[in-house]
Amino acid sequence: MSSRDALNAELSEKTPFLGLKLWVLIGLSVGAFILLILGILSVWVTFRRSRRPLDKFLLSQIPNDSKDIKVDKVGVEGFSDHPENQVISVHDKTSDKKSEKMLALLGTSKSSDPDNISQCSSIYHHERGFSLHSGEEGSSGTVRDQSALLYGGLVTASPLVALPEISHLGWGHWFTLRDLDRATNHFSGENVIGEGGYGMVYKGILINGTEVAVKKLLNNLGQAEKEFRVEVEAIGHVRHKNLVRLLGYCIEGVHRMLVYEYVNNGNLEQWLHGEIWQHGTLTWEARMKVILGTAKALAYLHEAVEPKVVHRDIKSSNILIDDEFNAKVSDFGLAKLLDSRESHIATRVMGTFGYVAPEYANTGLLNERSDTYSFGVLLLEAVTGRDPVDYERSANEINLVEWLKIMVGTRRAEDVVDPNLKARPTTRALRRALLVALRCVDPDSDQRPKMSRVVRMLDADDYPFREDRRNRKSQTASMEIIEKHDGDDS
Ligand SMILES: Nc1ncnc2c1ncn2[C@@H]1O[C@H](COP(=O)(O)OP(=O)(O)OP(=O)(O)O)[C@@H](O)[C@H]1O
Repeated sequence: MSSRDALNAELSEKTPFLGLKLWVLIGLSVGAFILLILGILSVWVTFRRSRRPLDKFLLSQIPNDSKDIKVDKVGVEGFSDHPENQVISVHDKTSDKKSEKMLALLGTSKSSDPDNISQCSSIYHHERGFSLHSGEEGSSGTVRDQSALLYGGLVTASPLVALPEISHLGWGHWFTLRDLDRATNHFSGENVIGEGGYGMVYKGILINGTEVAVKKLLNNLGQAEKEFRVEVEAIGHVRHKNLVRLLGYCIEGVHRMLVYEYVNNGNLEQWLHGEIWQHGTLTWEARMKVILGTAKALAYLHEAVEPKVVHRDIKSSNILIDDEFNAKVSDFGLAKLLDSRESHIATRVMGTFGYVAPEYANTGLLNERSDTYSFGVLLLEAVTGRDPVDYERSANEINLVEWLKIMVGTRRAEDVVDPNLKARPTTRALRRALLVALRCVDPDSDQRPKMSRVVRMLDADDYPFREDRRNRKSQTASMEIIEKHDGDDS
């Protein structure tokens, strides 16, 4: 008998186990083993899925090459740390002259003579008849129960619900309507944070407990749909600590929604002019922290991302504030993406009355320097506590920028500070802020500083005094001035 026959005979022998043949028993054992392994694998996969937190998933959807890494590389975020950034130098001769004149009026230069006032008025005065029209009316955005949300905790949190379906589209998180309906307690009135030009904003709580702001477009037609796409394209891929973070969106049927990180301390407009004001005045330091953060966000959008992003609607209600008084620039609905050297001629001027740059309002010419102008107005608003346009004031005080130029031109810079501030800024800090603001609102857009330069100017303790020193003929004379101003400050 061959060995194969012997093996066959052995396998065909009946075993004591249910009288099954040996080969049947071996086959059954192998099958059971495979089934066992598959069972263990599927239990493990299910367990892993149910444990994966939502925010981890969200993060995993954000591309690894996110642009804020780029920011650090170009140093926009790290200005203050870099030794080079401690040195303020003005390369542009025209700017030198302008700065010199402004400094003289702001009282940092001893060389100022009475003529400077007339010289400067040509710098500061816009074209006559500059009309501040806007193609779109800026809606002020009524804020309901914001203070209750912030201080009283009156709005009950939506109940936590089952995990939302995880559906995504390349970038960010694609929330389903059901996710957001649940998160906002069925878009209840109690969850309304405010209302902007293109829809309601609701507070919501995601399944993992993350607080979010859900912007619900009024409809998906025309401008609203366009703004939705622009906002997703403009900030979907950018990340910066001073930009409100877009976590995802919802496109379902006619519904269009944007889901942002929730910023819990109101916006700059509310702090300066609105309800939150009653809970205390924003200190000078807090105002400058918010302003500096805003400048950093703009420097990032203009200089660190490609294509650059022109926000087009910088105003106090779009500067959200967190509980550490960090600025979070929001509302990119009007943003424009431009290639680095590109300007754009707009057929319709969009923006908000009082903040729009003159060349953009008059000719539709748009580039990042239009944002710089709006930023200058924002800075003046923070210093003075005044609205950019206030019809309740006397004729020459209606327009904030014009009034400020008159005040500085007549050496009354100290009188422009918000009277509600309990602790006034030092003379040095005030002059720095005013000088930066006036340079930003220069009617000639080419003369406005880049936002990265604005950041450096605001961040440098010795600005504008270093610049002043550069303009002194004698080092000794400048030291006298610095000592004098240091004395003023103390
Ligand atoms: N991420 C957010 N976290 C907290 N509050 C927010 C958030 N986004 C917007 N808000 C608030 O919702 C309200 C409406 O904001 P929205 O940006 O839609 O309009 P707006 O800036 O007031 O007006 P407009 O749309 O005309 O520019 C504002 O009070 C704003 O502070």
